[in-house]
This record gives sequence, C-alpha cells and structure tokens, in this order.
Amino acid sequence: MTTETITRGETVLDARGVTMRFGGLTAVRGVDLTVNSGEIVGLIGPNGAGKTTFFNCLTGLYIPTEGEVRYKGNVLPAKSFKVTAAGIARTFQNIRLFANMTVLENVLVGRHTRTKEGFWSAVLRGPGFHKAERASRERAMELLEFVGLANKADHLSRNLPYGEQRKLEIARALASEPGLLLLDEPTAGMNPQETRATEELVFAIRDKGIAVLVIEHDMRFIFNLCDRVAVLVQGEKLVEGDSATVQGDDRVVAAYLGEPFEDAPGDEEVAEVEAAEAQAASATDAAPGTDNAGKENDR
Ligand SMILES: Nc1ncnc2c1ncn2[C@@H]1O[C@H](COP(=O)(O)OP(=O)(O)OP(=O)(O)O)[C@@H](O)[C@H]1O
Repeated sequence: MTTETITRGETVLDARGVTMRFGGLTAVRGVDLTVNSGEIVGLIGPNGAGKTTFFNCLTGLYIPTEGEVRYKGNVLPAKSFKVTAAGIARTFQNIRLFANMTVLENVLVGRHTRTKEGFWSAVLRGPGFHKAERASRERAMELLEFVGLANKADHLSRNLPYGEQRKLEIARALASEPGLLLLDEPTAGMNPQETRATEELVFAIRDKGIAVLVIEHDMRFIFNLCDRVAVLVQGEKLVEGDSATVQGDDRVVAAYLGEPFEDAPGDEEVAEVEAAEAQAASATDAAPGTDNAGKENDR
C-alpha cells in the first residue's frame, strides 16, 4: 500500500445541519460532524438513533432533506458511485459481497471507480475487464495481503467465515483508494479475537493516511479506537468528545437505558404528542355518547 504522510487537522469530511425526513419521521436532525485527516471518529447511539441514515446521507444513498456535506471542501455529488469516485468508501451493516465471485474478484470489482472500464465490465468480466484486471491485480493482492486474506484470493467469498467476509468488504472498500472510510458495524457478529484484529486493522488503515468514521455498538471497541466519538440520540447529536468525555456524560448512559433526562433529543416532539393526546382525550371525555359520558349517565 502506498504510504501517505498523515497531516492531522485538514478537514476531510464536513457535514453541516444534515437533516433527513421520511414522511413525518425525522430520522436525522441538524447534525454537524467533521472528520479530519489522521482521525478515527466513532458514531454511536441506541438502536434507531439515525446512525445508518446519517451514513446514507454522507454516501449519496440519500439526499439530505436539509444540510450540506463536503468532502475535502467540495459539496458531494448526489450519486453513490460519484461519492465513491470522489474519495469516500463504505462498508455496510449487512455484508454486501458478490457471493459467487472469488475473494480477488470482489476486490477487483471495488476498483471500478479507479479504472476506465467501469462497474459492469468488472461484474460481467468482459475483455475490458481482463485488461484492467492485469493492471489492478497487483494492487488488489496488496490489499488482500494488508487485510490478511492473500492466501484466500481464489476462494469463493461465500465460503469465507463471517469475520473474513467483513475483512473482505473492507479490502473492497479500500480498492477505490478512498481518503475517508465509513465502517458500519464492522465487528457485528465477530468473536473477541476477531474484534481485536479488526481494531488493529482500523489503526493500520488510519496509519496509511485514510480517515475513518465508524458506527459500532461494541463500546470497548469504540473507546479503544476513536480519537473522537459523537453520540446520536433520536436523530440529534447529544454530545461529542474524546472517550473520557463521552463515558463521563450521564446523559449518554441515560439515553442508552431509555431513561428520561433534561433536554433529551425528541423531548419536544414527545411533549407535543402527549399534549395532543391529552387534548383529544379530554375532548372525548366531554363528548356526549362516549363511554365515559355513558358511565356518567349510568350513575
Ligand atoms: N428508508 C426509510 N424509510 C423510513 N424510515 C426509515 C428509513 N430508514 C430508516 N428509517 C427510520 O429512521 C430511524 C433511524 O434509523 P437508522 O437505521 O438510521 O438508525 P440506527 O441508529 O442506524 O439504528 P441501528 O443501530 O439499529 O442500526 C428509525 O426510526 C428507522 O425506522
């Protein structure tokens, strides 16, 4: 792998005021987040907090309802393959490999944004693909070496154990030569040994000059790994800071336990809904012919 000098501090990702609504549901609300070169940043939060939706807004899968996302100063295009070409690669919560392709072929497909032959040529393995393959094979093998899968290059990806499939997804994402890698739950389903190996792999990726933004539910993994952690709750950023700051914030624990706390994200909406329900209930109570009114009449 080519080694870049890591200059910490240059803003790689700059997301401002990102809001994503699905009909009446606001999944992400006004989230600001930056990732600088040389950094590993964690994104945590309870189930349904909006983490994956936010990732989808960063990678062109969703166009945010409001807000703006910049990569190295440029506003991101609204198509995911263009976002990859611009320099942001990702893995998915649910592994998305080509099951009947070999490990090496999966990585070669990941290089389509860096070859002129393109995605379909890579998938269909036409003549253009074979030419590009010769040029890309060496790089793909380097990446497989890097993630520890070089000895399985010819295996079908569906035959790999789960932990190795996740590593292969990372190799494929790296094949697009990103400046920022987004990892969505990279250790899901892994045993502790595999999780530790993934931690080392992410550090090694950072050391190659690639900034990393990672969603993960494994808190030990996150707090060992990340320079900074942002906590999403009900679609809003509750707190952001180093591991000690986040671990020391009682609101984070309360949010995970589902306990109420002052100014909790979503509180205003809950209060509005409760007020509307109370109003509706009192209107029903007062209306003649309702159950309650009937009970009154029975007395
Ligand atoms: N395409 C969609 N259409 C409608 N609602 C959606 C869509 N995608 C996500 N949501 C909703 O948005 C909210 C946030 O979901 P999201 O998957 O982003 O959360 P998450 O923090 O990634 O959760 P988890 O940790 O469980 O993966 C949820 O209420 C979810 O049901």
